Amino acid sequence: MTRTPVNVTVTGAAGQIGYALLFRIASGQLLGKDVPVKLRLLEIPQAVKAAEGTAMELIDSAFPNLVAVDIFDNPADGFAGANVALLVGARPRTAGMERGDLLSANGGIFGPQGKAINDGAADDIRVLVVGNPANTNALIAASAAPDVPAERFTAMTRLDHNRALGQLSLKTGTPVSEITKVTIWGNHSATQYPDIFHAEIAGKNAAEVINDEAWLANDFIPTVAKRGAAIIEARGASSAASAASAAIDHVHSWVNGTPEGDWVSAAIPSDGSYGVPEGIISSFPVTSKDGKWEIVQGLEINDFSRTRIDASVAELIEERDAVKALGLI
Ligand SMILES: NC(=O)C1=CN([C@@H]2O[C@H](COP(=O)(O)OP(=O)(O)OC[C@H]3O[C@@H](n4cnc5c(N)ncnc54)[C@H](O)[C@@H]3O)[C@@H](O)[C@H]2O)C=CC1
Ligand SMILES: O=C([O-])CC(=O)C(=O)O
Repeated sequence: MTRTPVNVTVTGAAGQIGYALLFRIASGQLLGKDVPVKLRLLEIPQAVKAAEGTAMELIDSAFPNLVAVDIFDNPADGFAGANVALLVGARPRTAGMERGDLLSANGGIFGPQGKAINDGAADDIRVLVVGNPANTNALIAASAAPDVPAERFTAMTRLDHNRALGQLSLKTGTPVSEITKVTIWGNHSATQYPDIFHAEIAGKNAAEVINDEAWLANDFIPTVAKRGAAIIEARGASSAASAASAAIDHVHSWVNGTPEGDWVSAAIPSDGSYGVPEGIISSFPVTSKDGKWEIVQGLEINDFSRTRIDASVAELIEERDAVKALGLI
């Protein structure tokens, strides 16, 4: 392994997603088996001790790819020289918290982190925001980083994408590997729209194979959109391993490209495609080539889809306007 190691910063490293994510990064699944990695764990001071425990276990795993593990309690050091940043740590909503309070609390995290990325990350920095509300947190971080191209800030809807694949597989008895071109549009929230009108199941149009609009509207869409809440209800804790797996998939696709004839979903800054206002970080069907996301163009959007895309985008516009009013962007 003669390549220069890639610096990967993970925030919220001592949390439950962090625990599922770090070992997969260190084993080479994020970037490739031949890519050496230096892990930079960023935590709040109270959680540094727990992060130290995770770092001990990473060392004990003797991963051939893992060159170093360092722990930081401040963004400036945590993001210094970062090539990839996974922003997982966030302020969760607690009982009685107003939406404005949640957005402010997260502004206090993602603003300074965006600034630290702006000031100290490597020129090729790529950022994935996982911490909720992920799309708007990514917008806050991006706007605090005026020297970094906006397209380097993305938010995770790959878990929603994978959940949609899982549900289609269960419904049709088709392996996930034979299901392509599923799309998540909009926000990583209950308003998201999982779209199967362009998807293919074993090479045939998914909507035609399923041929059941009632199932689509009343079963599939709410199951995918509310899956996070269902996991919390069942497990007593939010999705962790599947969220970590989706973060691995997102960065792997971004860096190493997407296969011919398929696409994935990622929340990226809109260029105005499909009527989504420019600049908001919304989920689209995307391909990646040479380390750059591109929105899949030219898809016909029927009325069923249009209404649902517009509703989720309206929520993103509301969130953007709220953080603007709070002076966070
Ligand atoms: N986009 C998506 O699809 C998904 C997003 N999520 C979100 O991911 C986030 C993390 O989830 P979990 O790991 O389960 O939470 P967790 O509560 O287990 O861990 C969060 C960690 O972040 C740390 N943290 C908080 N503020 C920080 C800061 N300013 N800098 C660095 N670290 C900080 C905490 O100390 C804690 O260790 C949550 O916001 C959750 O809602 C979860 C699942 C899916
Ligand atoms: O609500 C949460 O914290 C978990 C979440 O985003 C999901 O599972 O999609």
